[in-house]
Amino acid sequence: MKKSRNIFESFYYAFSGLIFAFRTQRNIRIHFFIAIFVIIISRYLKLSNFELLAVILSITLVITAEMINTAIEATIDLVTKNYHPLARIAKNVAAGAVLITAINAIVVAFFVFFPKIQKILF
Ligand SMILES: Nc1ncnc2c1ncn2[C@@H]1O[C@H](COP(=O)(O)OP(=O)(O)OP(=O)(O)O)[C@@H](O)[C@H]1O
Repeated sequence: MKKSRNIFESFYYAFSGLIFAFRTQRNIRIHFFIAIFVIIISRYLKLSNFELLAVILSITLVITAEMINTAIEATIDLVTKNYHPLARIAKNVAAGAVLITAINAIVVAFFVFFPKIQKILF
């Protein structure tokens, strides 16, 4: 097995993983474009630093969870192509983790954006 030689090589591998996830995972692309949209909206709604921090943290959590989910799926598929109850558990639990981060993002979006949109509309 080849070992990373320096920090730049390690960054290269990490970046390759990021590109792979973006290219192959539809959900990650969707989250990425939603994140861009949310950040643009955030600028117009003049979020406080803490509100912006909560939004950025939520986006980071969702995309990170999606990537870990992708890594777990790839590992399971490497170990077995056949049906296995443990493979099902591992994939379902990883998907569950993504779901939790998505629910968190919705809750944060509700608390941050709802009062501001309400102010504009009423
Ligand atoms: N080898 C396996 N053994 C048992 N169940 C499996 C196996 N592979 C997948 N599953 C079940 O099928 C579900 C979907 O698995 P799959 O690998 O297709 O993920 P996916 O739907 O492509 O996920 P994503 O959309 O996040 O990429 C899993 O959550 C799991 O319940």
